[in-house]
Amino acid sequence: MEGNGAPPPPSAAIIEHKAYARIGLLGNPSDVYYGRTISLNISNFWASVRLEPSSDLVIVPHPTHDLVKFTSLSHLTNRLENEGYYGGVRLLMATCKVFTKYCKEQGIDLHNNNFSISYETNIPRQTGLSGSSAIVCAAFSCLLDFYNVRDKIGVEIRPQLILNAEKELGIVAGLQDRVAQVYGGLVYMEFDKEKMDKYGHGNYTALDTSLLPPLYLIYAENPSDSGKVHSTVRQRWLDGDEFIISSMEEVANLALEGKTALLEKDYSKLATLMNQNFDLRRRMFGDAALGGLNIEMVEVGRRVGAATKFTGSGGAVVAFCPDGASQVELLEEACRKSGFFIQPVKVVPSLLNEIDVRTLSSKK
Ligand SMILES: Nc1ncnc2c1ncn2[C@@H]1O[C@H](COP(=O)(O)OP(=O)(O)O)[C@@H](O)[C@H]1O
Ligand SMILES: O=C(O)[C@H]1O[C@H](OP(=O)(O)O)[C@H](O)[C@@H](O)[C@@H]1O
Ligand SMILES: [Mg+2]
Repeated sequence: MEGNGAPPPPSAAIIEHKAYARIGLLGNPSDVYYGRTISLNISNFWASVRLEPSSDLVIVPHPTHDLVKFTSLSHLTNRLENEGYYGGVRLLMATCKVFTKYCKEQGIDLHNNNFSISYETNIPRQTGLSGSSAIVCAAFSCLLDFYNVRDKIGVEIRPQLILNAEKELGIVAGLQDRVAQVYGGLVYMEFDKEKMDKYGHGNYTALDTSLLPPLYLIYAENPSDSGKVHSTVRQRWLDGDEFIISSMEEVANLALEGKTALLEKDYSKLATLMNQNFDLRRRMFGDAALGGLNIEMVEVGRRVGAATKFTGSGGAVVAFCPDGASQVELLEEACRKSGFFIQPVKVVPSLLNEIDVRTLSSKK
């Protein structure tokens, strides 16, 4: 395959792509279990990846996220205890591998030129805002353009390839992050098993972002490994645990009901569904796995009457204040007192360009 097909890009231009954080609004984490979710892509935080043609193929470690030089043993130990062993280098490597493997399987020719790839991110690390897949997604976009194959790898299949990069690393994760990051905007997703097996992707419907009421993002610097959080529940689900299976179905139904609520702008229903979503997660995962600080973020909001739930697996919370401005003020004050960051959610519009849209199966 390599070296015999597509020509190298016309100019040795630098390619740069951003991928934004996402909020799981309803239905998560049922995306990991053939369920349904509604997620939105937000411009509050993003990762960017830069690809530059070079003679060798170089994966550039990030100066702080891939730290290998420390001031002391205790610096090293603290760092590992708080943020774990890994940074983004492994994500970039896995992205390159999965991309190459897929192209080979599909008979997509890749030219032989090399590149140097580096990343930057301001997404609070491991806070359930999909910092991991943002790095993969932005890197994947750079590869699509460097090899000039955007038209050959359909939009619907890209989230699965981005997920495969993390699976490659043993990270338990689902598709909702990657779908929101590939599509942008607000997306309703169905991960029906039969269809997933048949087509290799779920059913993704873009919703008008103006259907959303004002939302708030609450987060704390409290990294937690989403793979670890998920692994016990995943195992129980695989073992056929009735409680997990039926609760996951309930969670998936919240997204279905939420779609109608959004279309009807029935925001009191939306608030109820968001709260139910977190309550179900809490029952399935248990407080120890979710973490005291994460639970407190949810409860701070609930105490002022806001609807609250995790954006992802933990570390950040999405809040909705059904009573409007005065309640938002109370929420901001409560967050400040508890030492949590809070900011209004800024929704990213659709990210698909003309070539991307042409690859959608509905457009073929
Ligand atoms: N901000 C970051 N910088 C570098 N690598 C990151 C960052 N966030 C996540 N990663 C990498 O992705 C892996 C999985 O992260 P994950 O727990 O899914 O976090 P998130 O909730 O942000 O997606 C981490 O173990 C690490 O290798
Ligand atoms: O538990 C969840 O809601 C999500 O957890 C992961 O996202 P992360 O941002 O890493 O916490 C996972 O990748 C998603 O598919 C889950 O819905
Ligand atoms: Mg992640």
